[in-house]
Amino acid sequence: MLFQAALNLRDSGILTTLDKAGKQGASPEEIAQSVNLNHYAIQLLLDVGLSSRIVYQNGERFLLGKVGHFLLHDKMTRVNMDFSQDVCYQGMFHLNEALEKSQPSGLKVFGDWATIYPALSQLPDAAQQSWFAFDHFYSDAAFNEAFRHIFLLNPQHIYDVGGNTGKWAMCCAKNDEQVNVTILDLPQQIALAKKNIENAGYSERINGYGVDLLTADQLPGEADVWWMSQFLDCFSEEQVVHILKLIGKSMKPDAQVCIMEVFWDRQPFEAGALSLNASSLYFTCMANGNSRFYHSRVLYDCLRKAGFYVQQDIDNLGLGHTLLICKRLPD
Ligand SMILES: C[S@@+](CC[C@H](N)C(=O)[O-])C[C@H]1O[C@@H](n2cnc3c(N)ncnc32)[C@H](O)[C@@H]1O
Repeated sequence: MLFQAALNLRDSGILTTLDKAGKQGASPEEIAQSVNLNHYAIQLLLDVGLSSRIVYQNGERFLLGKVGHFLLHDKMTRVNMDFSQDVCYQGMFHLNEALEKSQPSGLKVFGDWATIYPALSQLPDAAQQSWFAFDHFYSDAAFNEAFRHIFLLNPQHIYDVGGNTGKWAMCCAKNDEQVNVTILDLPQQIALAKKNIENAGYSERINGYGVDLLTADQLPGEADVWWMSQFLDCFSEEQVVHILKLIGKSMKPDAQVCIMEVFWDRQPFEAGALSLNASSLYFTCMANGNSRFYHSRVLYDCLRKAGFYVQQDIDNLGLGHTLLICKRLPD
């Protein structure tokens, strides 16, 4: 209820009105002139905001507090709140069923799919926008830094596994005029990515390969770098091992597998770990029922089981991302 109240304080314009009022603050009557709510609703939201320390009060006037300031202006907070509201909130009611069945039971609020991934291109507008804004906010922040490490490997051809809308592929093509990139993703997703790539003018060097990594027997094998960003967290531990083994048997022996992930144990701030563990419930209830943001030890274990070792382990890219550069163990 507090989350919904905070969202309504933000979306009704009350926080914006208080922000504009500055140190003077505003009375409920003054706020009523710029928001579309009656006196009862404004007063109630202000009182909840007061108790939640989103706003504070000086005499009859209300002022924006620090928490309110961040709810209004901080991009990460906005992206997180919109994702919670538009993608997760309704479906989370079904968490107990999801936990019991290992199925994303909350996804039924949007339609009838086994996982959220083939549904991404068909979600209701607000859910789709908030999903992509959330995904891109976190991975985009790390792409430029990660790029510097990847290009020291001097790749000629990169496979972007789970390349989504093509953002990493385009980042590579923009920063290196020679490199070719192939996006491997579900066919529905490749169709979306292709449009973005055409619009950006990179169709000659960026291709798409539609594939379901869980059912494919073999993958193409030209790449010298296999890139996976925020991808393996979409799968259970058994599926991660399966995908890594599939890549292992398809790749050139000297190719490198580069995994960029957010691990909850590698966060520089405790709030980051809390946020990741809580966000894992999205995977449980909405995405697939069986994956999560992992502890780094779990992924190391999967890599070992699939026949890989970690050559480089680089923390704190972007907003708490880790880059693992891996090679296949000799046969
Ligand atoms: C969380 S997004 C990662 C996006 C992107 N790599 C980034 O860093 O922003 C996961 C991607 O994996 C793809 N995906 C999920 N399941 C898949 C499967 N079974 N086979 C192939 N791709 C899959 C989804 O379509 C989606 O584009």
